[in-house]
Amino acid sequence: MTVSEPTSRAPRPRGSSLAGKAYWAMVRRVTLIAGAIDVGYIVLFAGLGASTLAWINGVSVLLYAAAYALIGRKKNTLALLLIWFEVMAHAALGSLLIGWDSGFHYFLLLFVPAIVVANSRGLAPAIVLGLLAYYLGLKAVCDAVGPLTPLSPAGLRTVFWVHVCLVFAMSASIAAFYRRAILSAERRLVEQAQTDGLTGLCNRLGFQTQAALTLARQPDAGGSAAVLLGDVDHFKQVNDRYGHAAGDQVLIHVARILQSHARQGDVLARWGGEEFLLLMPGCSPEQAEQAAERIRQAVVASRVAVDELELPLSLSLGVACLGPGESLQSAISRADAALYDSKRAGRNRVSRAWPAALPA
Ligand SMILES: Nc1nc2c(ncn2[C@@H]2O[C@H](COP(=O)(O)OP(=O)(O)OP(=O)(O)O)[C@@H](O)[C@H]2O)c(=O)[nH]1
Repeated sequence: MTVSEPTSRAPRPRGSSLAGKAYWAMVRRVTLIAGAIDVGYIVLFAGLGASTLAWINGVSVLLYAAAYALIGRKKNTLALLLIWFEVMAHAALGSLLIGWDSGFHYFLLLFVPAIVVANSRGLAPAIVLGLLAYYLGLKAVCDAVGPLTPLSPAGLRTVFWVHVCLVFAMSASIAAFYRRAILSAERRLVEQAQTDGLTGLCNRLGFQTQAALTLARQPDAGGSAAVLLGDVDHFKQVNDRYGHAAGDQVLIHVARILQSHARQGDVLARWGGEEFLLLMPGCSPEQAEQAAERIRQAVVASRVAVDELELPLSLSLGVACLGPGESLQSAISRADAALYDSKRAGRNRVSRAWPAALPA
């Protein structure tokens, strides 16, 4: 069934999750992974006889552990500063100790996409330029002073390739995270664009999308699918007498009743102000009429509590069955005409509009 739980208030518009919870969960995971990688580096540098670098990686492990704990306590900015400090200092010390060719500087490049995507205050260009200046400055210093504690050529090659592989793997993971975040934001936007904010049902666009999918799955829909259009009677009076909020409550109430009568595979929507539309695939004319009558009775039997009053309600309905080869739009127009018949005949009733090919 393509219906969702009606809500009593419109969903709050949500922005991109890139700077939200998912982002910080990702940063926290990164601190864990980076800490684990640094443990590996301790072993690597100890094995290569670069004890200073092994100690530096020990400090890095502690810094990542601190950043992990800080994010857990929602001190995100402090954690981020610590991570920045670790990466920048580590890149500088590594490059100075064993040389630019070790590839320590590649880790600085991983900041660029993070700065551009996560920075929302227009500071990204300035921060990226600052990073570039730091990068070029580090290169100039390394060229000027040379490696302070050089490794053997084989050791340097090993460190270089480890760095290259890690930077590739981390770039791919960062890109995968942003891709997931963008896709999920897009999914949320599409969902919001197709949902009625008041009742949580499909809106017109949602109905059209879902109905097209439903009917495409049922190519012989002609004659075996029905549309039911319902309109709350004298709804304007509810608004006028009890206020717009009471009117909203009535709409949510009617949406719930319709929802409870919709079957799996039906498509239910708020079609307009106080109008609801239900597409019932695989439904004979008799079944459609019976369903409409059950809904009408359920609405009449219900009461909406407004200001300590229990308001009676009624619904007028028009039902139409899709004729062979008939478009959904045409069936909806006929259901609309039938609904108009119900209104004209005194409201609180079901009228039907079958195409000529179907039994009258
Ligand atoms: N509270 C509320 N009112 C709405 C909403 N959308 C439309 N309306 C109101 O719905 C009312 C519809 O009034 P009419 O078309 O005259 O229908 P009616 O009073 O139900 O009369 P009949 O359909 O002939 O029985 C208008 O007053 C609209 O302002 C909404 O989201 N919330």
